[in-house]
Amino acid sequence: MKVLKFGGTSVANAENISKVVSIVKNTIREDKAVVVVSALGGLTDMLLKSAAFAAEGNEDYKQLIAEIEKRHFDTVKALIPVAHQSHLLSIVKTAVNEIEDICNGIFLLNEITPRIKDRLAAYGEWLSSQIIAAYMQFDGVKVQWVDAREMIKTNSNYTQAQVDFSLTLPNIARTLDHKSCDVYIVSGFIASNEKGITTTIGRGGSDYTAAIIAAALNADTLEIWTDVSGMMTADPRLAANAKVIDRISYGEAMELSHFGAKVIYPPTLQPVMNKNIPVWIKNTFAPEDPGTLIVNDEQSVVAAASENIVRGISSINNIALLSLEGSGMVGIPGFSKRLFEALSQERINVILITQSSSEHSICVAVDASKAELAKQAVDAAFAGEQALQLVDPLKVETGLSIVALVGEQMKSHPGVSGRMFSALGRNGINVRAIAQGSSEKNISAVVSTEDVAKAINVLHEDFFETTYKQVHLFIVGVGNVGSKLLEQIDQQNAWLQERLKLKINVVGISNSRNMMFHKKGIDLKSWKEELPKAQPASLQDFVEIALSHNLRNSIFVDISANAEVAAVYDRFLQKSVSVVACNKIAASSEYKIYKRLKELASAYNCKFLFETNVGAGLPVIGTLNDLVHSGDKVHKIEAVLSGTLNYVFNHYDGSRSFSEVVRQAQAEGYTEPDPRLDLGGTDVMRKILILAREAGYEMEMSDIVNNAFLPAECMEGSVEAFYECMQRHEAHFRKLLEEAKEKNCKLKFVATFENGKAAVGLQHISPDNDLYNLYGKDNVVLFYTSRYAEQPLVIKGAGAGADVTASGVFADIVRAAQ
Ligand SMILES: NC(=O)C1=CN([C@@H]2O[C@H](COP(=O)(O)OP(=O)(O)OC[C@H]3O[C@@H](n4cnc5c(N)ncnc54)[C@H](O)[C@@H]3O)[C@@H](O)[C@H]2O)C=CC1
Ligand SMILES: N[C@@H](CC=O)C(=O)O
Repeated sequence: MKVLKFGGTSVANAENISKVVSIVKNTIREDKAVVVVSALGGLTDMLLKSAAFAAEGNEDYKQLIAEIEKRHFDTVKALIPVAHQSHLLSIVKTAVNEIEDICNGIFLLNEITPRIKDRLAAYGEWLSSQIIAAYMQFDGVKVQWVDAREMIKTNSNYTQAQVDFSLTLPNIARTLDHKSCDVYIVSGFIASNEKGITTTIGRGGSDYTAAIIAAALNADTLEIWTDVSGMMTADPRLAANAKVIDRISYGEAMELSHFGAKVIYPPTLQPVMNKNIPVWIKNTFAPEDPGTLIVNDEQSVVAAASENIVRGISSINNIALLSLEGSGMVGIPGFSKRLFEALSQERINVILITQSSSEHSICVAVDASKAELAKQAVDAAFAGEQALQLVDPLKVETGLSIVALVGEQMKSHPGVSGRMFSALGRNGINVRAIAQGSSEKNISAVVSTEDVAKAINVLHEDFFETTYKQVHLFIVGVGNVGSKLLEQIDQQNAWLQERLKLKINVVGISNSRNMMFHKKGIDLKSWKEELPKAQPASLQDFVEIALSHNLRNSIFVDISANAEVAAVYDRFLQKSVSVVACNKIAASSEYKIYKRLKELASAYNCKFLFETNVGAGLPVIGTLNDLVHSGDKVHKIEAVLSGTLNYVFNHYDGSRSFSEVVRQAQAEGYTEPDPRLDLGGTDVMRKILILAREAGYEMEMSDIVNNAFLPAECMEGSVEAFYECMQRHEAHFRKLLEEAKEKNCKLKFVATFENGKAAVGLQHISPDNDLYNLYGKDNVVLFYTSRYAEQPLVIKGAGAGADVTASGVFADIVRAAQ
């Protein structure tokens, strides 16, 4: 024998009721059944609202009652042919008249009591169950309708009545003997006291009615039919990748339900749990879906052995944290007792408790709506101690939520809470309080409500998602290098997803003119057409919007050459958003800024990466870091670090003017957006400074000697004036070339660092020099270290160009994401 319960959405209208009936008919082909139904979806609220309006003297209750009547009439008329409707319509009409009479009374008295509330609320289930029973009977099913009030007996605690099992269980067994029918239709939620007066057993009580009946009849299973396909690993409205849990223990299901998984009403499970009756959660609208099976611990453990140790993630919003603190609390028994007594006298439910081992503070979480009442009660209870300054006034913090991991198996697996808190920490989610019951079935963290969705996604990704980790990018500077980067991401995303389990989502992009955002990911094929139509660029707005998205695994990528952009990195790092910079300004700015950014990254568990600042896509900074981290000491660096200058001196042979060759380098995408930075030596100064700093030396730009070769006047004025100036000074460049040729040398712009001193400048390089054979836009870096003392460690290759630079930025993004 099976007990099936259908909730409000399952019986909301005639169409849904037809689905219910077809499920019931399928069931009774093999087995007898008892079907417990809720009121038509939303009806209980409408009934109680009518009463509330009437009590307020608001005549809108009449309109609501008319809607209640219409809902039922419509349902009857849609289900049952006209010729057979009259009996049922008159039942509905009589009930609606009674509802109206009661509400008129409430309106006159301006008062509503819990007893009258129960009487009114009961009409919902009473009517729905009769309509469904009549429809089934008409459909040829051997059905019998039962008013639950005849069987389920409670005390007189109206609206939350407690069931008297000693009377109820035998009543049920006696009434539902299936002697004359295949299926009983029973009204959920409602009961009666010893005088036969209507009571209700709490919201969600239809589940409870079904569970009590299942226990009384020793049913084979209890099926809870609802509008989702089972209990899910997280709220699917918050975690898009949430999935149905196929099997779960009673204890886990109760924990998840308590923490917001509204699929089942927690007390429901107690009667069936005591009898070890399996519970199925099934979807009325997708009956073929397997659903979730709730069983006892051992059965669930066997199934879970190879599955996740965390069964689900849940949350409760509208939480207030109350902290009672004071030096007078230490070592004195009775403080917690008095705190809880004060709360309990006001009927304030405590959701979570933590106490510091120093006994200096006790912290409890309650529903935020009770926070003010709690403060008054607790401050009054401790007024004496507060006057003596032994206890501080109760501290109340609101805007909080609880996020909880649930799973029986967590207790036998070390490291679950470590993993939970490190995942939250990596994403900048501040945990305000923690609680873990000794059963270790639940680990709860209190976080800001703003962080709930992010926290649930972070935890879901960490504990459940084996497919991929989603990374969110906010990119400023989609020019030459930035465009290539977007192209590479588009091309490589599928590979990354398959091989590295990373999915890159570009959420925000900006150039100096426009910016756009798309939470689900900007289309990387059409962004060039879309960006000019998007909102005007504003760096401050970009930062605010990016941070307000509050997405997990976020990375800010700077591919501009702009100082203002470099100045916002700290905003991101302080929110645990990693920063990948192609822009060299931050790492070569004042030492204290460079150091602070590194410290912020470490303090906020994120990354500050700038590999492309030196040698574009070449692994220069990574290699240097490896040397230093493994204890090597860098004594000297010798390098050609400008792709532009190497290209220019490799191509300048007198056949074209120097100015024309520089223009060519800019057109190829090797120069800085402002090419004077390359030609004047600033770009190379920045690079050698960054290398010296990464090697462990504290240096400033002003410590670097720049032996510039460009006539000083060319650095003044606009970029166009700069090209014209170089044209006028062609003889100067020709002379530099001829002098080098005479000595059988090449011109190279070399950076050196030795004994804590650095310099950059043009040098004559002879064929026996390591720097001589360097072609095109190549860079070369020679590290002389304690371990590479005789022969330097050499890194050589293309040191400029959009493609290679974009791939270096891409590699930093992947490093930051992993
Ligand atoms: N081109 C190369 O070979 C290499 C370049 N880099 C660095 O890459 C960066 C970018 O270089 P390119 O792509 O060649 O320059 P680009 O001039 O083509 O692109 C820069 C982009 O930044 C945008 N931008 C500037 N200020 C902005 C602001 N305040 N807000 C939003 N967007 C802004 C511009 O509109 C442009 O889209 C530079 O910092 C450069 O030093 C680093 C290594 C090699
Ligand atoms: N403008 C730079 C590009 C890389 O940093 C160069 O020419 O090297």
